[in-house]
Parts: sequence; structure tokens; C-alpha cells
Amino acid sequence: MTAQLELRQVSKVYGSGPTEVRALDRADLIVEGGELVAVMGPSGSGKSTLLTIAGSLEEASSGEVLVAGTEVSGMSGNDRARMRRRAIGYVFQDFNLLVGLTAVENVALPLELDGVRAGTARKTAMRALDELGLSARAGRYPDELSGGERQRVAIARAVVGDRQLLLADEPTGALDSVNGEAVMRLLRATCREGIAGVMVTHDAQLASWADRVVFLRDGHIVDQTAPPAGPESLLVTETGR
Ligand SMILES: Nc1ncnc2c1ncn2[C@@H]1O[C@H](COP(=O)(O)OP(=O)(O)OP(=O)(O)O)[C@@H](O)[C@H]1O
Repeated sequence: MTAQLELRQVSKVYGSGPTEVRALDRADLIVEGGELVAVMGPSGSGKSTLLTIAGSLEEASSGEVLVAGTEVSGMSGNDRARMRRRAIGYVFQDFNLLVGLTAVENVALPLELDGVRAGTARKTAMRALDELGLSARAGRYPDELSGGERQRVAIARAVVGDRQLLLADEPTGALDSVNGEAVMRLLRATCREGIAGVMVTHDAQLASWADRVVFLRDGHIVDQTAPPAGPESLLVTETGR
């Protein structure tokens, strides 16, 4: 597997002088395809900053960010925008689905924005929804779906097409524990198919679904460990895989 995301000595400074905040401080991180990494740390430690820089939604103040082997800061604005649309999927706590579009239209949208013909985009979107057990919900609007279903639609939209990197900020934050576990199982399975995943979470139980946990404090990566035995390991034991 190759590194789909690489941060090399990445720092992010907001403001200047007395109001300066060093949100990230020389962070190094490598995430391979197929790997799910959880990012944990206290409030204000730089978790969301790490995610937005990894997703090239914000620029690093210094250091290098490579997505699928390409240095992001060396790209033109257009190339970077294309990479954000094609290679990176984002899942946020509040779903960010468009209320005026059905589930399948929401999932097809990034493809259509990228120039895929409407019919093809719809078929691809239907396949993605089907894989997440949502084909029966394809024609529903977001407010006709449960919270768990909405988040699964958001994940379908984040992975549709040929994505290499999936970034999730508290993806189960608005869900109860049953739906939260279902979403984690889905993220885990999606990454196993070769996508690199980075997920911010406050919840150690959810972090135990990841292959690795990265701890941040004051913008520093202070520790990287394998997660404690969690639901995944139980699954392995139970099914004998
Ligand atoms: N746009 C901004 N302008 C100025 N400071 C910012 C900005 N965004 C974040 N910060 C500061 O950078 C630091 C890291 O913020 P970040 O949102 O990455 O933390 P976090 O670990 O995600 O926190 P939380 O768990 O509370 O969401 C904080 O001190 C925050 O106040």
C-alpha cells in the first residue's frame, strides 16, 4: 500500500503577535491506503486543523502536505480544487446534505459537479447507496431519513467515485450508540477497500475501531499507538476471521 496522505513537519499558525496561536506544530503523519487512523486530543489541541489541512481546505503555514504522493502546495488553484472534488471525501458531524435534493441526488452531486453525465452519475450514486444498504431510501429527502441514514448518505457521497482519502470530523457525534457503531463499521469497511481514512473523535470506544490512534496536545503529535482491543477485535474473534 502507498501513503495516500503524508504530513511532513506541518505547522499552522493563526494570527500574529500577541494573538498568535500555533494550532499545529511540526506534525508528521503518514496514512496508507486501507488504513483508518483516529485523531484524539483535548479541545483546542489542533484536531480539526489537522483535518482541514489534510483535506487542503486550509493551507499549512509551513511544512509539506502530500495527497496520493503529490505535494499540495505545488498545485495550481484549479488542480487543487479538482483534487478536493475527486480524491478527497469529507464527512462532518452535521451531515451537510442539501435539503432540496433526494439521497441519490446528494450522492450524485459531486460527480455531476466534476462533469460526469447525469445518468452515469445517478447510476454510480445508486451503487454507492446500495452498498450502504440504502437503495430503498434513494428517493427520500434528508428530512425523511433518520440521523443514522443521513450520515450513511453523507458517507456514500464522501466515497462515491474514485476517492483516495476520507476525512471525518466527529462522524458519529449526532448519533445514538447503535447508529454510531453502524457508521463506524461502515467507515472501517470502506477504508479496508483501499481508501485512507482519518477520523477525529473524542470517544475512545469509537477510536478502537481504528488501526491506529494519534494523540494531539497543543498542536503536537505526542503519541501514536495501536488502539486497545475494541469492537473490531471482538468481531474477529466471534467470526473466526
Ligand atoms: N480560524 C482560526 N483563527 C484563529 N484561531 C483558530 C482558528 N481555528 C482554530 N484556531 C485555534 O487553533 C487551535 C486549534 O483549534 P482546532 O479547532 O484545530 O482544535 P480541536 O482540537 O479540533 O478542538 P475541539 O475538540 O474543541 O473541536 C485552538 O486554539 C483554536 O482556538
